[in-house]
Amino acid sequence: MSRILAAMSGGVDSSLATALLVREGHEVVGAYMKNWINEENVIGHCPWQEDIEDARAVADQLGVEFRVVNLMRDYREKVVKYLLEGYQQGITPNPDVMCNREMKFGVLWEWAKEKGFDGIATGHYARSEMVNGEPSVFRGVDGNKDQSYFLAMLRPEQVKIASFPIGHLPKPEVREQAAMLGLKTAAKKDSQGICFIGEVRMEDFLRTFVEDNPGDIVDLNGKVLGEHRGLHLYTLGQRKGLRVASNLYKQAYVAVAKRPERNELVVAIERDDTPLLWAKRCIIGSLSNAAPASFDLAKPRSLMAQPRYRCPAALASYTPSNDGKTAELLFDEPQRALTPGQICALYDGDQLLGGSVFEEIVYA
Ligand SMILES: Nc1ncnc2c1ncn2[C@@H]1O[C@H](COP(=O)(O)OP(=O)(O)OP(=O)(O)O)[C@@H](O)[C@H]1O
Repeated sequence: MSRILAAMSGGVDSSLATALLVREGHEVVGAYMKNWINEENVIGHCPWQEDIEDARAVADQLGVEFRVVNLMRDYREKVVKYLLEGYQQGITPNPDVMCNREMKFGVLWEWAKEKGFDGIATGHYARSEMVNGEPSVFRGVDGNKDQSYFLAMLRPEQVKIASFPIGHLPKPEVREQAAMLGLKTAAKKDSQGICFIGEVRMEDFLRTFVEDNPGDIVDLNGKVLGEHRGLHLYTLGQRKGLRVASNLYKQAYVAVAKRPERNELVVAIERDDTPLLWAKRCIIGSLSNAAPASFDLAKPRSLMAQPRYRCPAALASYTPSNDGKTAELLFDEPQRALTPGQICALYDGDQLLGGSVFEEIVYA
């Protein structure tokens, strides 16, 4: 038995995760992390009060103590700053991945450690298993829900104290078991939007904090096709919402590059060989290994690399640079819209080896 802090978001996944820990006989305390945007309730519908009530109701049902932990200042410093600065630099940050490293398994874990807890559990669809004598993260068994990508930047010491009680279950079974236990959240709709911020679309969030900065939308030859509202509002690979009509039948424009120095968004007609859309080679940085006994950052190897959440992992060769700060990834097949700033998760089969950030995409 150990003393576990269950991170409870008020959703069904973390509700059942908490219930399973209790059933296993651990000493469990539930905790909801409150962030600043929830408190300020700036944009949209932020159901944080309802989430706290639901999490508390489930904790009560399970007979576990429940705490609301106020981490608003840390969230602003560690996640929102990273998010806004990234977009302002013209790259695409990933707040969900950083939330896990900096908040749930960062600040919240520090808080828990001080209070004598042995570990933190979340309702992520991922598994923790021993490999070569150390705990390692694996994909959740529900291929459609697998959330190991979001854990890619965890440090080894964070993996050691993390547990994922529902990672071996498919989502429908999570709901079924939660219903059988009569948990209040059994039928609650899944959350969407930015991690912690609630039901807020990234675009609405950014428009609240970053001023519009209109500039030209140009084609590959530099011809002006339209006006964008600010480079931060577009993602490479995006087709919808560009407001540049193609006059070619069934062929649409796609965003292929941002040129912050000229405040230009470059678009091209999407094809299998569209320049700047497809690439095999890239430089990754901020290298992080979640499983050091399985992944030596300093050694070249082949692995599976996943360039974004909803995208299959692809075979690539990993070659570290001499100073060990960056590495070259060479994919076997061209990848669509690799994006600077985005997280590239690294796997060996289902085992998460670690993570990295795309720094530079090399176009042949
Ligand atoms: N505000 C929060 N307070 C405490 N824990 C949280 C919070 N937000 C997320 N978590 C933890 O991180 C896990 C994954 O977060 P995510 O936002 O992806 O939730 P989810 O997959 O919709 O799960 P759930 O059904 O539990 O909300 C949650 O299951 C929970 O353990």
